[in-house]
Amino acid sequence: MIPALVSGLINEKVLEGVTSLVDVGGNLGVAAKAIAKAFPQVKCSVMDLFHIIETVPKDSMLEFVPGDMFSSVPYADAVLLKSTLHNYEDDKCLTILKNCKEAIPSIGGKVILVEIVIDTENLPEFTFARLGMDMEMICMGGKERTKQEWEHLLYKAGFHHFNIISILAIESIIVAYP
Ligand SMILES: C[S@@+](CC[C@H](N)C(=O)[O-])C[C@H]1O[C@@H](n2cnc3c(N)ncnc32)[C@H](O)[C@@H]1O
Repeated sequence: MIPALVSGLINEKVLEGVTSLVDVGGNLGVAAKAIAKAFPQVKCSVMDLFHIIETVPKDSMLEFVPGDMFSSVPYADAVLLKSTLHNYEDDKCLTILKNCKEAIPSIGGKVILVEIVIDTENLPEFTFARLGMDMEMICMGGKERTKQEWEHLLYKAGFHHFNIISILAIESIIVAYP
């Protein structure tokens, strides 16, 4: 899905004006590296838990920062959260989203989610797979969300508007603005 994510970011000019991006919960930096290659003008970093970051080999294109997204998020023009919020119930997502909002400029900043939107009209053949993922995430203490549920969560976290970008994947890109 990473090529689909990068194509979506390019086609919809999501990173226009963005000079720095941090992938929160970015694990080994696979998505961040693909973005750094496609957008060489964007300084990309990855934040994850210390025990993950300490295992990652050094990479000249990326900075790796240990941290806890429930406490704070490093400053950047854009924060990426890919397949992370679906791990959590709303109260924990709100804490993470508020920390992400704190980390970006109030003008020009954005939070980019890559998550399933259960009721998207994009690629309807994936509807059962999306519902299957929802069942799986519920068993693990999280959930997948509908458009209305994303709207509720993002507005409650203090974002003023958002748009959903369809990509060639089970997930969508959701761009939230302060
Ligand atoms: C489901 S994985 C998603 C990884 C990656 N974004 C992707 O799409 O493949 C969630 C990631 O969040 C990280 N994580 C969990 N708790 C965290 C925390 N409190 N602060 C920062 N990262 C955390 C995990 O180590 C893991 O890399």
